Amino acid sequence: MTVPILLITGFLGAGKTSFINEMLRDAGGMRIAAIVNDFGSINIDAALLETASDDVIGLKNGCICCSLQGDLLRTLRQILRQGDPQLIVIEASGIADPQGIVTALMDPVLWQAATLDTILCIVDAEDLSTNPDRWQDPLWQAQIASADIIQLSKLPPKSASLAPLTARLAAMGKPAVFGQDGSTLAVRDLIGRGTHRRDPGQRSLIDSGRFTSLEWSCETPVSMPRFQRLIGALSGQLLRAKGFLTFREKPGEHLLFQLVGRRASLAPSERKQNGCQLVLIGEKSDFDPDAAEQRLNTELLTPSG
Ligand SMILES: Nc1nc2c(ncn2[C@@H]2O[C@H](COP(=O)(O)OP(=O)(O)OP(=O)(O)O)[C@@H](O)[C@H]2O)c(=O)[nH]1
Repeated sequence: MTVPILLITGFLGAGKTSFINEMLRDAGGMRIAAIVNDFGSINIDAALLETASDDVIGLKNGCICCSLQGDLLRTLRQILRQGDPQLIVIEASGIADPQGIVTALMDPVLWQAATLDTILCIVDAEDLSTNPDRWQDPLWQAQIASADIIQLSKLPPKSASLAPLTARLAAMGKPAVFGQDGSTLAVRDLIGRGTHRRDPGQRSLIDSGRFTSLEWSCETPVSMPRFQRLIGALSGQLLRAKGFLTFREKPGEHLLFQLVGRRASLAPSERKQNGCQLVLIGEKSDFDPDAAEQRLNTELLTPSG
């Protein structure tokens, strides 16, 4: 019997890692292996999932829909050789066109051992309401188009206000929206929802050079007010930022930093490390990584920083 593959897609910061974490926690004894793809060279998503499962493999420094297709296949073969999973979950990076991953998974040898079963797209309801241009975003549209099912995240307090959103998704041919009350389906109910209409010949039409990123790290804690000022100044250029931070003002505290759009958060992190590791992602037209790096170095690493 082949092992089913569940592919989780969704735009930058939509909530893919949060969803998988919840799924792994509620797996009910099912043996799940997870592959997560971070666009940058710092494997933050894999670190965030490590606490939930031992079988998490991170693929970094590229996108599994294009440059890392070979790595994806190698990793899948390794998982199948070494373990006996009942389900393999793949988290695509937020900039991935799922079509590239679907094509990679059509590999005739892999197909006999592990088969793409269902594509679940996480859709950020908050992003859609604050950023209506998202509906026209070709990458976002490609992620929706590939999906078998859609899970909404970041729901407004009153679910009635979701009706226009769900109606519009239904008009795009994606009526199988669930989770409007914030609930997610049990992992077993996610399997078997694919329509098996994969077309290996289909090519991605997405501009793979649209995004750029900066990975920045330092070995000592930084000034919290300076960091907050700097991120406030950069946030208009960024689509997504995340990282592990320590601050001089909070000795002994290890923090996870998240930014999606303009919303930033800091939360205690399981990962204990000295210093900081940060990934900043934006569109090439808005975000200049070299200028941002210079600002981070000058404003956080100088003696008065
Ligand atoms: N309020 C709320 N916040 C959420 C929800 N899902 C995710 N978040 C928050 O959104 C931020 C991004 O969540 P992730 O799960 O890391 O998103 P992602 O899609 O994996 O992000 P990338 O892989 O970096 O594109 C984090 O701060 C989460 O805590 C949700 O349903 N409600």
